[in-house]
Amino acid sequence: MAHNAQGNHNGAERRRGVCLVISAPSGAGKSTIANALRASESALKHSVSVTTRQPRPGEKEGVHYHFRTMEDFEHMAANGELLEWATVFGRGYGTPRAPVEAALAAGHDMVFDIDWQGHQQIRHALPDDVVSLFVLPPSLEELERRLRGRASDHPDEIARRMAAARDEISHWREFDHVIINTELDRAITEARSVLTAARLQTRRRTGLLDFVASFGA
Ligand SMILES: Nc1ncnc2c1ncn2[C@@H]1O[C@H](COP(=O)(O)OP(=O)(O)OP(=O)(O)O)[C@@H](O)[C@H]1O
Ligand SMILES: Nc1nc2c(ncn2[C@@H]2O[C@H](COP(=O)(O)O)[C@@H](O)[C@H]2O)c(=O)[nH]1
Repeated sequence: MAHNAQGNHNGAERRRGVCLVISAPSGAGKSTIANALRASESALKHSVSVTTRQPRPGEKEGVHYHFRTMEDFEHMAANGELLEWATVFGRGYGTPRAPVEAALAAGHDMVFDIDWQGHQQIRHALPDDVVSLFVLPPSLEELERRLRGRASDHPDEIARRMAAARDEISHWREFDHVIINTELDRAITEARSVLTAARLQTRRRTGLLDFVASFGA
């Protein structure tokens, strides 16, 4: 049986993509880190979530989110169109299923910027494909400073997010990796290392072991 350098058999068996799930209390910097990873790798896909919240200034339909009514959101959830969904800060958020399945089957890696409830569900749905990363802020004071500095949410919304932060942080042990986002460049480097390690692991599982087995060794 012929193999290529990726350990694929005659090119017929594709390496499956990796799902990098990044979670954090709101404002810790997960979107900033996810965007930096994607900016340095055009092939890395972003899972564009559905949400029932209103767009922030500058947010674009289909780029940052698919903005939907609660009725549409509930319809998608009931029809099985969402791989996971949760109520976060009183709004519906969910991951469209079809783009994820297509990307993974085509061998593309994906980054998910979702909360801990979404992480639990995706891990359950795709146990062999997920590697997860929890991002901690240096302190609650700095978390609030970042939320205020982002200037994208009303003070009531910031208060709601701060009130939920401790509970969100309490889920940190459920994740494969945890980083503290104090210095942004360092956090990005650490997140990139997590993705690189996950890719090696996947390649080992789906290709290299079969390749080595072909030697009969
Ligand atoms: N290491 C850092 N030092 C200082 N500011 C940072 C750092 N990382 C991110 N920020 C800033 O903090 C703010 C919040 O970051 P970001 O929007 O990425 O958070 P998030 O975790 O994705 O929040 P949400 O869950 O609400 O989407 C942004 O203004 C971002 O530029
Ligand atoms: N379970 C899911 N959580 C999601 C999804 N998309 C985003 N989120 C989380 O919601 C909060 C708030 O996001 P914001 O854009 O309003 O600041 C944040 O923690 C996100 O990670 C999703 O598809 N599923």
